[in-house]
Amino acid sequence: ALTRRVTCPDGNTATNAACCVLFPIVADIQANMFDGGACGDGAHAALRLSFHDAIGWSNSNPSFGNGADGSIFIFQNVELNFHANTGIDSAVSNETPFIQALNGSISTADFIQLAAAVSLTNCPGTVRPTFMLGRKDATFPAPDGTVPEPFHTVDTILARMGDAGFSPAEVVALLASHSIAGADNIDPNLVGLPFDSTPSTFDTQFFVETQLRGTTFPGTGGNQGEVEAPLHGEMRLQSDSELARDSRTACLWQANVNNQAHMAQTFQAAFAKMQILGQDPSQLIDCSEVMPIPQPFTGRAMLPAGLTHNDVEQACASTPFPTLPTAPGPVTSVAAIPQS
Ligand code: HEM
Ligand SMILES: [Ca+2]
Ligand SMILES: [Ca+2]
Repeated sequence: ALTRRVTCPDGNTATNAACCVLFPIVADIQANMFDGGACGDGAHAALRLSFHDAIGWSNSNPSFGNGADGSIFIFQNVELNFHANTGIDSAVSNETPFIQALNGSISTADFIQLAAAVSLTNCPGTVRPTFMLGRKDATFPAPDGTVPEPFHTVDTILARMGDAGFSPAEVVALLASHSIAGADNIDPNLVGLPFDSTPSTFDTQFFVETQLRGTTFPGTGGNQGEVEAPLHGEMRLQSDSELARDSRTACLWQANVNNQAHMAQTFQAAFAKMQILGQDPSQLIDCSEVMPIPQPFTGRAMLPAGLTHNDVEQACASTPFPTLPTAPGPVTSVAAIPQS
């Protein structure tokens, strides 16, 4: 059947007129927050911000925040003081002029999740994200303790994420985000330390590289939440290391290795769930049609140059680690993510 499309004031067409408001906002985000559509520092920051807002939610305790409600922006004077939100202040400042310019056209909660969804479309390897419109803004801040820390145990992380509604499989799915991510605040002397060798590509290298034996720190050792990485210049979070090796999550982790479609699809589904935590789905409008088409991707997983299968710390008991080619050439170090 043909669906009648409406023409929006800016010339875009939509099946639902309520979505028209989003086209100029998406264009503004792409041009002015993401440097014309890059999967760089700005995109990474917007993605992390969406998680730290949404995860303020508990199925067991109604005072544990209100989910994807913009509280991290609206109550930034409270939430940015929490240790787990270290570094989130820069994501909040990136978004401040955009949120101030909204003039009520969409909620702050919607903007935070919209920017994150758009960020994903700039990173080759993603499945086109969905976007639901109509979140209600926060009336109270999330308390301290909703956001997992890299020095938390797997028990603690799975319990916290489970209380927010995520299974271990969904936790692993969501952590594909760390394929397009890095740390500015773990090593006190270094910024832009990527979690995998391809921080501008949503590929499965993150799941490969976190399974390799750690041998080096990008800077000093002894930083809370950091363990040794397999490549010079790379940051490995203790939490990612332990999730890759825990019997509850190791096979889920390994299942992403060189399985781009599985990784991208499970992430897309878990991310869609995360983006509406605490909101009433019946009150939301599906505006997925405003999402840009993601950048194309045709890569495959590789062992980094100089490393072999002997460097894999096999943790999944039931299935061997996939056989991967080794990238050609000399051993290289991973470059820091340029700061915008
Ligand atoms: C479940 C446990 C998680 C833990 C313990 C964790 C921890 C961290 C830490 C410590 C950093 C580095 C922050 C810094 O030093 O600047 C980071 C970065 C990041 N995280 Fe997570 N994270 C988790 C889950 C997630 C999820 C679910 C998402 C998104 C769906 C996410 C997206 C990101 C992104 C995009 C960055 C990079 C930010 C940037 O480069 O500006 N993380 N995470
Ligand atoms: Ca929130
Ligand atoms: Ca990557």
